[in-house]
Amino acid sequence: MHHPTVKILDKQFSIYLPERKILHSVEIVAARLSHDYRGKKPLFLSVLNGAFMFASDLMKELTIECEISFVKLSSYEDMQSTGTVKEIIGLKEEIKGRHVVIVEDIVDTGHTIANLLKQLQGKEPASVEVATLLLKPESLQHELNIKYPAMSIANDFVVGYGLDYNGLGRNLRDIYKVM
Ligand SMILES: O=P(O)(O)OC[C@H]1O[C@H](OP(=O)(O)OP(=O)(O)O)[C@H](O)[C@@H]1O
Ligand SMILES: Nc1nc2[nH]cnc2c(=O)[nH]1
Repeated sequence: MHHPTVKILDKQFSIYLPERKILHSVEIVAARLSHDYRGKKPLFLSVLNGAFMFASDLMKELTIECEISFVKLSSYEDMQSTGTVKEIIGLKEEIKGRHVVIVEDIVDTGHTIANLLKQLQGKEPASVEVATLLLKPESLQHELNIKYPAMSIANDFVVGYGLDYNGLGRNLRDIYKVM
């Protein structure tokens, strides 16, 4: 079912990106990745929770030999440092010498990705790039080269297709924006 609006907790959301548009953009980014990583046996690292649905649809469209693994970032915050230090949890794979592609649902301020990139680069990968379903260019606060954004969006809070509002809405097939 595709509803024009949904209510989650106290907020009303309106349809923004319908499923067919999302899946079309996933196909396009998957084709680019398949082209660029052929023969490199990349390791896709998906960041839980939000990216699970994008990671799943993306993997189904990849035509190359590749691996996928899932990591979480700790909610531990180191108050002594300038930013938030989030530790990578669940990373068992050897990163050294591997071609790594981070799989995210959204890059908003860029804090999460900037931190993750810094930690991964310390592990000496052969290369590391970012594939994200959504990118908010106007919201970015870091100089980041996001090579594989499926879609760029305005600075609105969105839910659905893995993205949540206070834990809810991840199961929606379409993406909605707050009204
Ligand atoms: O660019 P930023 O401003 O850092 O925002 C992006 C991050 O925010 C969301 O994660 P969240 O912490 O909500 O966790 P979740 O994936 O479990 O929902 C999203 O999945 C990104 O990881
Ligand atoms: N659900 C959701 N999570 C986010 N994390 C950073 N930006 C967003 C957003 O727009 N929606």
